[in-house]
Amino acid sequence: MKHYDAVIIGFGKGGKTLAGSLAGMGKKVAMIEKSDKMYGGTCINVGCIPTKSLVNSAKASVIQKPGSYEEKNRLYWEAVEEKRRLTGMLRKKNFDKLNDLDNVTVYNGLGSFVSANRVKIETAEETLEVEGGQIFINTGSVSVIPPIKGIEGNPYVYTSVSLMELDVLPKRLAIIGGGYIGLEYASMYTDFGAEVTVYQIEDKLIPREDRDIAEAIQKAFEDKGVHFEMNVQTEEIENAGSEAVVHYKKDGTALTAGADAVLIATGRKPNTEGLNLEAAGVEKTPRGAVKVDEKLRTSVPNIWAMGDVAGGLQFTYVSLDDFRIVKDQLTGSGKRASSDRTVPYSVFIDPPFSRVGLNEEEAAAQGYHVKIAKLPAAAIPKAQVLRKPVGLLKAVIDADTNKILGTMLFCEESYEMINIVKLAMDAGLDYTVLRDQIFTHPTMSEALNDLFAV
Ligand SMILES: Cc1cc2nc3c(=O)[nH]c(=O)nc-3n(C[C@H](O)[C@H](O)[C@H](O)COP(=O)(O)OP(=O)(O)OC[C@H]3O[C@@H](n4cnc5c(N)ncnc54)[C@H](O)[C@@H]3O)c2cc1C
Ligand SMILES: NC(=O)c1ccc[n+]([C@@H]2O[C@H](COP(=O)([O-])OP(=O)(O)OC[C@H]3O[C@@H](n4cnc5c(N)ncnc54)[C@H](O)[C@@H]3O)[C@@H](O)[C@H]2O)c1
Repeated sequence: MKHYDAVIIGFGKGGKTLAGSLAGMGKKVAMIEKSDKMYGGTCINVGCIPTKSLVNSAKASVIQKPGSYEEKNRLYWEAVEEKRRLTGMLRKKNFDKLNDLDNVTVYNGLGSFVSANRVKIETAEETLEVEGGQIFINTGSVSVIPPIKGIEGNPYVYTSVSLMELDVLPKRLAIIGGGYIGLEYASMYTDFGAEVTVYQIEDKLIPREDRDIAEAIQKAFEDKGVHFEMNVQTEEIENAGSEAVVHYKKDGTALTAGADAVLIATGRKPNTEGLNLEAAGVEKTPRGAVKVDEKLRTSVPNIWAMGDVAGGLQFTYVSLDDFRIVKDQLTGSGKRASSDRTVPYSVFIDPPFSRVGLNEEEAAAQGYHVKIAKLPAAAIPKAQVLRKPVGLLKAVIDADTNKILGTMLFCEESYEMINIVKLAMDAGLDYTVLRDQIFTHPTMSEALNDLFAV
C-alpha cells in the first residue's frame, strides 16, 4: 500500500491549494477527485466561474436587444458554449498544476475512509487503498432536493448544475427558492429573455437579509419583469408531456402554472455521502456537516475538514481561508482560527448586492445601540453615469464606539466597494475614516463618503 504524508479527499479550493503548498515543502501528497469533470472543484466547474460567465453574457445580450426568441436563443447558446470553453480551460489548468508536480498523485476515483489513516479509492479500473499521515476532507456541498412530489425523474426539473448545461433557452423558467442561487439565476435568465417566476416559501427573499434590503432587491427584479410568488408551498412539479406544471398553494388556494424548465434552488448541504466517516471515527454535526473546531480539526487528531463540507459559510474564499488556517497549524504559529474572521460576500444580480458584518436586525438582537445610515443608489453620480441608478446602500454603526458593525450595498460595482469596508472593519477604523476619505471621482466607492455622513 502506498503511503502519503497527506491524503486530500476532494479537489476543492482549500484542498488543491493545500496540495500545492505541501508539495512545495517536499511532502508526498495524494489528491482524490471522484469526477474528471470536477478537477478544480465546484467554483470553476459548476459554481462561481460558469455562473459569472453567464451573468456577463446575459448583460451583453441585453445590450444587443435581440428581437425574436430565435435570436435570444442563439445568444444564449453562444453564452453556454463560452461557459464550456472557459470551464474546460480552467479544469485542465487546475489538473495540470497538481498533476505536473512530482510528489503529487491525482487519483480519479471516489474516496472513502477505511480507518483513521487509510482511505479507499474506487476508480473506473480498480479499487485501491492508500495510507495518509494526515487526511484532509474537502468534498464540498450538494443541492438540497426538497420533498416535492414529481421532482424525481422529471425531465423538466434542473439543479443549478444541470440548468447551465441546457442548450436551449427556456421560454418560461420557474425557480423554486428565493435565495442567492435563485436570484442569480432569475437575474441572468431574465436578461437572456426568459420569463421567470420565483416561488419562495417565506414572505421575503434572501431571508438572512434586512427586510428593507430584500424589498429593494425584489422591487428591482419586478421592475425588470421577474414575477414572484411569495409565501407559497410548492406541492408538485408535474411532467405534463410538453411542459412542466407547478402546483402550489398560496393563502390556502391551490394554483398551477406552466413552465419549460424548473430550477430547484432551495439550498446546498455539506457533502459527506459515501465518505464512510464512521470508519475513521469522524463525527458529524446535527446538520450533517463534518464537525470541526475553530482550527478545522475534526474529532480525530490527524484529520481536518475545509470548505463547504465543514458547515461554515459556502464561499470559495472561505474554503481558501480554511486552507490558511490548516496550513498555519502545519507550518506556522497555529493561532489562525475561523472564529475571528469577518466574511464579506457578493450576490451577482443586477445591480450586485454585497454585504459584510451584521445587518440591522442582527445588531439589534445582539443588543448594540446603533446608528443606521442609508443612501439611495440614485444619489451617486457614477451610478447615473453608468445608467444604473437602482439600489440602496445601508450601514450599521455602533453608536457607542463609532465602529462599523456591518454594511450592505445593493448597487453597481458593490462587489469591489465591499472590500474597502471589510478592510476598514478589520483595521478597527471608526466609520468617520470612510466618511472623510479622499476617493477618486467619479467612482462608486466615493459614495462611502456620503453613506457614512451620519
Ligand atoms: C451555482 C453556484 C454559484 C456560486 N457562486 C459563488 C460565487 O460567485 N462566489 C463564491 O465565493 N462562491 C460561490 N458559490 C459557492 C462556492 O462554489 C463553494 O462554496 C465552493 O466551491 C466550495 O469549495 P470547497 O472547497 O468546499 O469544495 P468544492 O469546490 O465543492 O470541491 C469538492 C470536490 O470534492 C469532490 N468529491 C466529493 N466527494 C468526493 C469523494 N467522496 N471522493 C472524491 N472526491 C469527492 C467533488 O467532485 C468536488 O470536486 C457558488 C456555488 C454554486 C453552486
Ligand atoms: N455569489 C455567491 O457568492 C453565491 C452565489 C450562489 C450561491 N452561493 C452559495 O450557495 C449557497 C446555496 O445557495 P441557495 O440559494 O441554494 O441557498 P439559500 O439557503 O441561500 O436559499 C434557499 C432559499 O430557498 C427557500 N426555500 C427553501 N425551501 C423551499 C421550498 N420548498 N420552496 C420554496 N422555497 C424554498 C429559502 O427560503 C431560501 O430563500 C449560498 O448560501 C451561498 O453560500 C454563493
